[in-house]
Amino acid sequence: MRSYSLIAPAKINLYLEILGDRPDGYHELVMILQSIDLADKIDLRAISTDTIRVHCDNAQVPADKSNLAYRAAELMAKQFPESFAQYGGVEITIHKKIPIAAGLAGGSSNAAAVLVGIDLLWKLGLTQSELQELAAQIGSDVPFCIAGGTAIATGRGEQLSPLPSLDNLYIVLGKHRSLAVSTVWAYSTYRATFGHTYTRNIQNLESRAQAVHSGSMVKAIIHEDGAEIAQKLHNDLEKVVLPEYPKVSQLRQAFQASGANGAMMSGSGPTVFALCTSLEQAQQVHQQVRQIIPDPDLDLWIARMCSGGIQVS
Ligand SMILES: C[C@@](CO)(OP(=O)(O)O)[C@H](O)COP(=O)(O)OP(=O)(O)OC[C@H]1O[C@@H](n2ccc(N)nc2=O)[C@H](O)[C@@H]1O
Ligand SMILES: Nc1ncnc2c1ncn2[C@@H]1O[C@H](COP(=O)(O)OP(=O)(O)O)[C@@H](O)[C@H]1O
Repeated sequence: MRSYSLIAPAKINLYLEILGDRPDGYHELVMILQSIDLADKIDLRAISTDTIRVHCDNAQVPADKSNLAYRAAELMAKQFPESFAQYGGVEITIHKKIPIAAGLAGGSSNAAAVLVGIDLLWKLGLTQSELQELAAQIGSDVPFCIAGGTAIATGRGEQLSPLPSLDNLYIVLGKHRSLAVSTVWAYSTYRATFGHTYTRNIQNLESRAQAVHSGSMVKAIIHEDGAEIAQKLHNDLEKVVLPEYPKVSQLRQAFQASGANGAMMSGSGPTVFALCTSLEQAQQVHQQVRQIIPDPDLDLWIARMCSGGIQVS
């Protein structure tokens, strides 16, 4: 085959706890990540020149070397120079559905799709863990995007253990089109403001242990108890993003007032999601939030949790 189309799903964070600083400058995390069926489509085509080309139907997405999809192709070319020479270059076309800089790992998922797609194009036969090792060189969330589903992530987010899948739950996502939050800003502001409370700071170990609950979230997931999962949603980055972005805070309140089981910001934001145990409930929440915030700048989507990562379409 000279071309492949891949589905690259977004993720939400059901749980994000910042434990401390790492020697590499990143933060040590405990996260629970969940794929959702809001997805980009990535077309990959082998081309005869030894170049990497990126196109995207959204002009806000960079089409140069800073695109994470480009970086994924470049990494594969560097890692497998003989295959690059044999099969030639690659043209990547991104059909964007996932909002950008939204805390939904759109760029990471695109990069994961390119790794999976080039593995197929060049007939490399890499295992999932080999693909995930390459993925970790591109970004902390990229290894998760390869496998998808429901997983607990530790380290800087790249150490993964799968959890039972949660494909019967619905979410309503909301994002103001004019807002974007930089992940670098969110983590550095968190460090500057809350660095003294890190678990690794022994003084606060006891109070912190009482406050966090990743174990009870895992239990709720194992029981597939949507109402319980909603109670255990947690994201430390809310502490810096919500005060800085009042619209995100208002949206979170609107979701909570609309009959959802729970609401939380995803990743570094500004997307907020509401957890619902049925499609009907999600439709009601969608309608009510639209009434509470009639702002045309606010985009709302209904999505379903899904059990897989990158799929060949
Ligand atoms: C916050 C989260 C939650 O899932 O996702 P997004 O909101 O970006 O989707 C992730 O931790 C983001 O993952 P990802 O976007 O892949 O991060 P990377 O490219 O590896 O890192 C971007 C920047 O975030 C900070 N960073 C990231 C991960 C981590 N464990 N500690 C950090 O301090 C660093 O400043 C780093 O330079
Ligand atoms: N393929 C891509 N899709 C979206 N954004 C990308 C991509 N490649 C690089 N970027 C850049 O990465 C930044 C973060 O985008 P994204 O991955 O959508 O958000 P987040 O890290 O919040 O999940 C954007 O500001 C954008 O400039």
